[in-house]
Amino acid sequence: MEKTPSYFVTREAPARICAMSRDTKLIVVVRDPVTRAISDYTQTLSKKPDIPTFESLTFKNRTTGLIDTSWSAIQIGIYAKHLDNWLQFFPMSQILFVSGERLISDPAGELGRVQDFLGLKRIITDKHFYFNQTKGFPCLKKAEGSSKPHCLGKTKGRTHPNIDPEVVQRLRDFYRPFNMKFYQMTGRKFGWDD
Ligand SMILES: Nc1ncnc2c1ncn2[C@@H]1O[C@H](COP(=O)(O)OS(=O)(=O)O)[C@@H](OP(=O)(O)O)[C@H]1O
Repeated sequence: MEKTPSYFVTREAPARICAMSRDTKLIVVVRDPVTRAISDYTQTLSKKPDIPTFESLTFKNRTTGLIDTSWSAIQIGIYAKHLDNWLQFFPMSQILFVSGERLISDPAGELGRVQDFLGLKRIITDKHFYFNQTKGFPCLKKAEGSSKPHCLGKTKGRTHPNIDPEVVQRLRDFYRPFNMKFYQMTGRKFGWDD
């Protein structure tokens, strides 16, 4: 198993992975692209506190409302476009999209889908998790090889900055058609536009 989030958005990755093994099973965790962009920005901000505001990076021209699709935080969330690239090399049956939102609200359900996709017995179930209110995430009741609970690390669940609601709305409008195409391609409504 190998995991790197940037594979999904790297043009050369599908051909390279296909050349290695065309039977590879691919799993991608996706979440609402607007929240994803803000989370991405939050992570960069934690390392470089002097970067411009999210709002100013979002637009090529704020007056015309033209979005800067070359900004990686925006570009990565155009899932339908990246998926098109993968479908040139892999059938949809070899790709599983996991909902980042459901991974928090129903981790066992989402991991059930992962286990089925991998042809594994459903070993991980509800009884392995509890919801940690302080953390805002589900945690494992027992970590592997230990009897103690295990939660995600400190860098998960950072507080996101408040973003101008008009900018958020503009981004929602921008992503909607790409999200619709993505729902169609994957056969799953992720509920980002409800
Ligand atoms: N297992 C699991 N379930 C649900 N959500 C998860 C999980 N692992 C990571 N995350 C969330 O993904 C966001 C990016 O996390 P990363 O691990 O890629 O990077 S980092 O933590 O920001 O360094 C970051 O989102 P935000 O916290 O909303 O910014 C993480 O909390």
